[in-house]
This record gives sequence, structure tokens and C-alpha cells, in this order.
Amino acid sequence: MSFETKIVCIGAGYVGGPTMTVIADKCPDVKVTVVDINQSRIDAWNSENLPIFEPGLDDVVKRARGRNLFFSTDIPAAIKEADIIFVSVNTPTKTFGHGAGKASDLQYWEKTARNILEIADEGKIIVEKSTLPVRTAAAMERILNSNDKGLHFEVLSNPEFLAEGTAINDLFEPDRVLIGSHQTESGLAACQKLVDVYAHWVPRDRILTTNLWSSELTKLTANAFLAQRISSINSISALCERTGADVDEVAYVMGKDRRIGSKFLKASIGFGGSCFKKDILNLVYLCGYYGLPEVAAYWESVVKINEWQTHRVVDRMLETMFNTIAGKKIAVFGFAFKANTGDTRESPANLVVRDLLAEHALPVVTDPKAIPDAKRDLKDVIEQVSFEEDPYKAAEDAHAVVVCTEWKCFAELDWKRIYSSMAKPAFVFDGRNILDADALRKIGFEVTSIGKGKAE
Ligand SMILES: NC(=O)c1ccc[n+]([C@@H]2O[C@H](COP(=O)([O-])OP(=O)(O)OC[C@H]3O[C@@H](n4cnc5c(N)ncnc54)[C@H](O)[C@@H]3O)[C@@H](O)[C@H]2O)c1
Ligand SMILES: O=c1ccn([C@@H]2O[C@H](COP(=O)(O)OP(=O)(O)O[C@H]3O[C@H](CO)[C@@H](O)[C@H](O)[C@H]3O)[C@@H](O)[C@H]2O)c(=O)[nH]1
Repeated sequence: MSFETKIVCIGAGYVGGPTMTVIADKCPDVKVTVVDINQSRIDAWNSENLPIFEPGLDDVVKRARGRNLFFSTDIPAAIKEADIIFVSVNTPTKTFGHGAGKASDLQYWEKTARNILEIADEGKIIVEKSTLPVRTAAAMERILNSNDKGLHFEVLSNPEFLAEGTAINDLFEPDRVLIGSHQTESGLAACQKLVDVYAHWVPRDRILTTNLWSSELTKLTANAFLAQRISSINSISALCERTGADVDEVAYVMGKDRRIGSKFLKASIGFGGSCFKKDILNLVYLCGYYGLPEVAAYWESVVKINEWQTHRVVDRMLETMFNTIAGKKIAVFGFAFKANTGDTRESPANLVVRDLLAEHALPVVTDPKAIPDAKRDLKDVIEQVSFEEDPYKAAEDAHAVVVCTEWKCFAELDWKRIYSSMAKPAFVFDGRNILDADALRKIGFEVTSIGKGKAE
């Protein structure tokens, strides 16, 4: 079958895989090829065992794969035939040199630009799908348009707003799709081509177009605002614990004010994931770079409060468990950074486990999806941590259970059974406020929740 439009996506990760799968599903007239340098990732995308766990993803891949959706490591062939190239490679925080610990590491990004330049023999539309510092498109254009083949590349910014665990739904029904372009004739024409792709299923009034820099900056800002809400409520959770206020009640009532809204006000042991911390630190770096130290400090505090909140978990454990947890088995319920994903990148559970080890406790990690990634993340301390698929076994003889991930299955466990197998007194630290604390107390547990002080 010949396709009118050919899309290629470089980078078959958490973003490239699901976004391209949905584009292929919704646009049967478009050929979509997802390429990656990682052979085993591509093999997994072509198998029954996809490389990432995302509810609903398997069915959509099955519908489109082999029809108009292809996964390949043949990057040159894909680049050659593409009209539109999405770049969705990783853009982690730089760990070396200038800007280390804050700035984006753009080496993977630049490599793809040079790869495209080397292989392409006609001009193409290049779409930034990765999250990037504002004004990256200018660098991309300089590299691409430095060719001596007389080719013109138009760069668009089309940041992705999906959240892991709900990616398929977020992609099927996005709040908005954002496309940034130059406001020139060729920029606007390229923008229209991408609008036409999304218009296959996204209502036109939800496809928003802006200039390139607004689009790039909006992505960083959206993540910073979401994370800021979590740090704000988490900071208040500490005050609730001292005063007898209940953070869930405070958040609920505040959220009823439509100007505030109810979402992203769930107090927790802190936000995790590959994006929030990285993107805020990038914003902090950019503010410094553009001579705005006060703005940088404002956003950096969001990350600082988050780390503080996670460290408070073991502090509170010590306070409650007679100032020592040395030699005590502690069951860590959940290692994924949030529910419904096996992703553990920047998971607060990682920090909790390390704090437990610093106190010479004996952590046992259980998680329905994330044990393989947990083992990878804890490689350096693997001898001191146990892993257990079965949460009941993880809790056997434990002095405490600490809930680190909001998996619904943890709330549905038989907590009487857990209580009977634990050392006494049996402590529960609910780092996500997902358990019925009163019911647990009736069983006999000593329960500590986030942002809930002693009544009266
Ligand atoms: N994970 C999310 O939920 C999410 C959501 C929105 C935006 N983002 C952004 O999207 C980007 C990708 O994130 P991700 O979570 O999908 O990362 P990821 O690490 O899961 O995937 C990136 C992929 O790019 C591949 N890659 C790197 N260099 C390459 C090259 N030169 N050629 C071909 N392939 C190459 C890697 O092998 C990897 O498979 C990041 O900028 C991230 O900030 C992520
Ligand atoms: O009220 C809340 C909401 C979330 N979280 C935690 O915050 C983290 C991030 O959650 P979420 O935003 O749902 O997941 P991500 O997949 O990290 O998605 C964020 O990061 C993506 C990458 O840039 C963006 O595309 C998404 O819009 C943005 O929500 C997780 O640890 C959650 O447990 C809370 O503690 N309280």
C-alpha cells in the first residue's frame, strides 16, 4: 500500500512508542515508523511483550502494527522516506561539565539532528517531541540548514503532555495539542501539515498553535506548575501534622474553588518520574542563564521541598518506632514512581529505601510491575535489599509497612492477614493516603498518614 504521508519517530521510549501508536491508529492513511538505536527495545515493540507497561497500549499496538505502524532499527532508510520526522529521544539532566545537575544534556538530541542532515536528500519537517530548553529549535535549525545540499528543514515544536499510566487515554482525548512554528510562510505551512495529522481525531479547537519559543517554554512551565502544586500541598501537609488539620480535607475544600481546581493536590511522599525534577531544574538553569536568579530560586524551591518531603518519611518512622529501625524488617509497598506503570525513574521510593539503609533497617521491596526496574536502580545496594513479588510475604515478620506507590491493589489487600503476620506493634506509614486508616487502627495497626495530625 502506498501512503500519502510518511512519519518517522526517532526514539521508541515511553513517549515515542505510545504517541506514534496512537497516530497510526487514528490515521490509517499515514505510514508511521518508529526507530531506535536500541535493538532490544525495538525487538520488544515487535513482540508480544512490549518494552513498557501502559494500560490499553497492547490493544492499540496490535490494531496498527504491520498495517501502518512499524518499529525498526534501520534509521537511515526511515529518515530517507519520511516527510515528517519526530524526534523523541531522551533529554536527561546533564551530569558533567557546565550546567551539571541542572541543564539538559542535549547530546542525543544533537546526534539525531546530524544524522538527519547526513542522510536526508530532500527537505523535511522536523518535530521536537522531546522536552527541550526554550530556543533549542534555533540550534536545531542552524545545524540542519548548514547543509550544502541546498535543503531547507522546517523545525516545529510539538511537546507531549501525556502522563504515564494514563498515556493512551491522554493521547486519545488530549486537553490540548500544542504546535509551535515560525510565523513565516514555510513555518505556517509546516504547522498546518501537522495540524492535519492531529485533526484526524482531535477537535480543531483543542489544537493550539503558537510561535516556536512559546511552545518550547509552555512545556517546561506546565510541568513546573503541576509539580509546584504538589510541593505546595506537601509543605502544608507538614503544618497539618503539627496542628491537627487534615491535609486531605484542606485540599478537598480548597479544590472546590474553581479558580484553584481539585487536581494535583494529593499530598504524598513527593513527586517522582523522569520529567518533573529534570524539567524544573532545566527551567532553573535557563533562568540563571538569562540573568534571573530570583526566578531561578523560586522554582528551585519546588524541588527542594520535594526532596525534604521524601526524607520526612524515615524521620517520622524513627519518631514513631522508638527512635531506632536498625535491624528491623520494613516492607516497602511500591517502587514505581506512580501507580499503573513499571517506571521507576526518580521514584521517591528509591530515596526512602536508601534512607532506610542509612538507618540499618532491612527493606523488602514489593511492587506489582516495577521489581525488575527496582533491582536495576538499587544495583549498588542490592545485597542489602530484598525483593518479593507477594506483598503478604513482604510483610511477614516486618515491623512496618511503608506505602510508597498509590497502587489500588495495596488498598484491596487483606490487612487483617498482614497484621497477624507482622511483628508487634505493627506500624503502617501510608505515604500516599490510600489506606483506610480508621479500619487499620481497628485491626490494631499504628498508622501514620501524610498530613494528618493528632485529632484535637
Ligand atoms: N516519559 C514521559 O512521560 C514523557 C512525557 C512527555 C515528554 N517526555 C519527554 O520526551 C522525551 C523522551 O522521553 P522518554 O520517557 O520517551 O525517554 P526514553 O528514554 O524512554 O526513550 C528515549 C529513546 O530514545 C532512544 N535514542 C536516544 N538517542 C537516539 C538516537 N541518536 N537515535 C535513535 N534513538 C535514540 C533511546 O534508545 C530510547 O529508547 C524526553 O525529552 C522527555 O522529557 C517524556
Ligand atoms: O496530586 C498529585 C499528583 C501526582 N503526584 C505524583 O507526581 C508524580 C508525577 O505524576 P504525573 O504527573 O501523573 O505523571 P508523569 O508521567 O510524570 O507526567 C508528568 O510529566 C509528563 C512528562 O513531561 C507530562 O507530560 C505530564 O503532563 C505530567 O503530568 C508521581 O510521582 C505522582 O505520584 C502527587 O504526589 N500528587
